Parts: sequence; structure tokens; C-alpha cells
Amino acid sequence: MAYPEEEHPRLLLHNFLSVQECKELEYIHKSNCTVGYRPNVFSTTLSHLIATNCAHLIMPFVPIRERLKEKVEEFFGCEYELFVEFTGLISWSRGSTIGWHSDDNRPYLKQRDFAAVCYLNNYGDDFKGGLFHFQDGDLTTIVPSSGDVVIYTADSRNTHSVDEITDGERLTMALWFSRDAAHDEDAKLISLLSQTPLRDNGPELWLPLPASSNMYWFSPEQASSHDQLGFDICCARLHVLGYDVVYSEDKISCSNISELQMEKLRLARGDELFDYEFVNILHALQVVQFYRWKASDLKSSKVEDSNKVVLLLQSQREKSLCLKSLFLKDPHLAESVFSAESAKHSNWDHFTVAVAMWEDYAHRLHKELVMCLPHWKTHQSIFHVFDDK
Ligand SMILES: O=C(O)CCC(=O)C(=O)O
Ligand SMILES: [Fe+2]
Repeated sequence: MAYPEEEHPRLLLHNFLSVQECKELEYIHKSNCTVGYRPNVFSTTLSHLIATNCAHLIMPFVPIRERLKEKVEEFFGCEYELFVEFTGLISWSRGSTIGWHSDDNRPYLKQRDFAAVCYLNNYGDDFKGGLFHFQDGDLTTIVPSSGDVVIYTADSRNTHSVDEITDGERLTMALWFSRDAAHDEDAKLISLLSQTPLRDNGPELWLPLPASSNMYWFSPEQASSHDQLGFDICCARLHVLGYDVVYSEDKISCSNISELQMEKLRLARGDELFDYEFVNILHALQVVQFYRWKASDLKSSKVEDSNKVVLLLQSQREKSLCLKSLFLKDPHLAESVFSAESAKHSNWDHFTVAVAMWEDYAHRLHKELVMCLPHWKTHQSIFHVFDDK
């Protein structure tokens, strides 16, 4: 039966995204996410990337969004009719869940016609729980597997739910599509990009700039006051990977998180201080996550002795601990939300290579963005312009 007569129009596509695409989106999410719209959920939106001086990080999304839109249009028989309404990376940590719903079930969501949920990591290996269920019809349970995509109509023919995540972090990219041009995400993003200075080539154009500190503050559901419990998610992600933050300036006191987030810092592991200054905590987090993403390539990279490691002084250690207590009021909570990952840090020499590779990566994406933007503005649409990637 062809759509629209079908009772439950939906499709599961295996390996629609490559392993590399999934890993790159994971890198972007784990270094840029903010607290999400539901308890224990974190999200990364494209407008947030633009707002934090990381507009270049929308580049990896561009060909994927395009392929997904084409697939959805083809399957539902509405070629050239759809707009991407929203794109988001979403991670579901322990305790998160969503009950039976359809994706257009609120007055402000009525413009949503179709959904595509892309799975970026694996049930069982990366998280426990988190199975997806359709309430009726065929294909009722989907076991998330990296690279797979489920597409379905956003209406009540596809009522669905997600089981509670009981361990680990479940990572997805969700897109919604609309026939209504007034809800075109591209137009909104192009307008934001047009207001962002991008033209020159200096690193200040692609070094991240943290958003307001409350966007990175995770509060457990039961906490009555914002400051009492919880943790800063950037610091928590560094912590679960075994990195401590050491601020460069002596004058820094353990007081104001929003000011600290903008300060220069270094990273330490145990009593080793990596003598390289990051411009702020997001910069450090991006490089650390990049190092993890590229770990296997780095193993075979030729390393010159970097001499960048010095012994952490006692005074620096004390300061670092004091700051940690400010950023992580509850380290155990942070470890349970981001599931203390086994530290994969192999050595600082490879890390030094990663710092340089990260810069090349950001710079390359920035140049691509600057080349694409005039085309996007002309067509009022975000599309893959160059094929020589
Ligand atoms: O992550 C999933 O599998 C589905 C998420 C979902 O239903 C939603 O965000 O509306
Ligand atoms: Fe949903």
C-alpha cells in the first residue's frame, strides 16, 4: 500500500549514516551540548552552534540533512515540497524517557509533518534501555543501532515512546520536516549566519565562546535551588575523562562560574600539567573530545617530543580542587549522568598533535562555510555546495 493510504507510514533505513558521520556528530555533541528540554536530556541545536562562535560546525550536518530530506520526500511522495523544520543532536542519559506521543501533539508543533530519528550509537554497547516503540502496526520495536534512521509521519498514526535509559548515554540526531515555508529552519539559520562576522581568517572567528552558564548547568530533578546540587556539564565531561582544569590567572577566585567560563585555562591529569593555554573551557572540551574522536588515527601519527608537560604545583592542585567543587557540586552525580568513561588518554604527545589537528579541522570547516554562505543566501537554502571534501 502506498502512502497516504497506509495506516502507519514509516520506514527503517539501516546504515544510512556512515560510522565516520556518526562519530563526527558525537564529537560535536559531546563538546557543545547544553542542558535539554526534558530531565536528563542534553541537546545541540544549529542555532546554538552559531551563537557560540562555532558556525563552522554546522558544515558536517549539511550533506546529511540534504540526504535525509530527499529520502523522506521520496518515501512519502512529496518531492521538493518539504523544509527542514528543526535539526538537533540529543543525548539521553540515565533516567530519561518519553511516553506515548506523536510528534505534532502540541499546538506549536502542528507544522511538523514528518520525523527522522538517526541513531548515532548502539543499544547494549553504549547504553542500556532506550528502545523505541511504535504503539501499533508493524516494526513496533526499534533497537537503536549506529547509522540507522527511522522515518515516520509526525501525526497520531505513529504514536511512539522511548523506554527509560538505565545506563550510559543514548545519542540521536532528530529532524522534523514541514510543508510550511514559514517554519523553514534554513531561513532562520541563514539570517543568524548573516549577522555573524565570518569573513576573515583569524582563529578568533572559530574559537568557541561559551553561552550563558545556566545553559551548561545540570540540576537533578529534585533540586529546589539551582546552585545547591548539580554540575557544569563542560567541567563534568572533562572530569569523567580524567582531566582537571587549572586556571592561568592567579587572581581567579573560586566564585563566579559565568566569569570563569570565559577565562583562559590549562588541563591537568593527576600531577601532570599540559602547558598549553586554552582560551576558555569550551575550547579545552572541544580539543579533548577531538582527541578522543581521532584517538585511533593518532596512534599511528609521528610524534615529536613536545615537552609540554610539567609537574603540577601543590598550589595549582589546591586551586584546581577548589574550582572543581564549584563546578561539580556533586561529582558522583556527574559520573552517573555521563557514566565515568574509562580514561582513554594515552599520552600527551598525541594530545599535542590533536591540538594542531583540531585547529586545522576548525579552520577548514570555517573556510568551507565562508565559501558556501553566499550561495545559501542567494538561494535562501542550506545545501551541499562543494563535492571535493
Ligand atoms: O530518540 C528517539 O528514538 C525518539 C525521540 C522522540 O520520540 C522525540 O524526541 O519526539
Ligand atoms: Fe517523538
